[in-house]
Amino acid sequence: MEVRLEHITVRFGQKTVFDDFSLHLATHTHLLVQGPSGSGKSTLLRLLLGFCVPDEGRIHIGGKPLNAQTVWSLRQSVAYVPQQLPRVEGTARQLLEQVHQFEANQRADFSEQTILSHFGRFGLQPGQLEQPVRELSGGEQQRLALTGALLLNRPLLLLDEATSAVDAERKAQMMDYISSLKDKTVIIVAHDPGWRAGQTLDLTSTHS
Ligand SMILES: Nc1ncnc2c1ncn2[C@@H]1O[C@H](COP(=O)(O)OP(=O)(O)OP(=O)(O)O)[C@@H](O)[C@H]1O
Repeated sequence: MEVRLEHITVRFGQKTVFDDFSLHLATHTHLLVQGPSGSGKSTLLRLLLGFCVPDEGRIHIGGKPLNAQTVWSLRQSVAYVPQQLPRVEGTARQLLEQVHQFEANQRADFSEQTILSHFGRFGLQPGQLEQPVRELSGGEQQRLALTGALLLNRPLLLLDEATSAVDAERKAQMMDYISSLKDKTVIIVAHDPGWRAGQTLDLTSTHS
């Protein structure tokens, strides 16, 4: 899925996070976004989700303009893993079931077999499906969030520090798997040096 940002300006009060910023990602590109804290990495993902509306400029996703009329339908092309899972009640299974129940997600494959294949891949135990989410470690919660996002099987995958709390061995497995997803456009916000991506965006320069 092609992503295009043209002449984007984003201001929060006195702070300008993006100033006439443009970016073009061809379909199936994997982009690694780096930059210091506060440089706008999460804001970039939030722009693509329509959670943040630019003060100036245009965004196109899959060739369609992102605006108030299109945001709901375009969001159905996007799977997003936030930096931190919101505080949720219930078990991992219940969380995945809630995600699946949204009308837009009902056709996605949330079968036990598919869930457990992601769990196995990311080193989660089948029994952890029945564990309350808040009892999972930060790294386990990240692997659960990534599982949920992958089950949605959307063409655009946005990862915001999705492996930051995971140990090195698991992290490498997750990175390998993500980089094998050649049929998806992936934007990876990460401090980790281990990610392989076809394209890198360093936001340091936009703030120097
Ligand atoms: N809704 C908001 N209201 C006010 N300021 C905001 C808002 N969202 C982001 N900012 C500010 O915009 C700047 C960029 O934030 P952003 O979260 O995109 O940075 P980041 O590069 O992801 O940082 P980190 O690496 O610490 O997660 C920060 O100075 C932040 O305080």
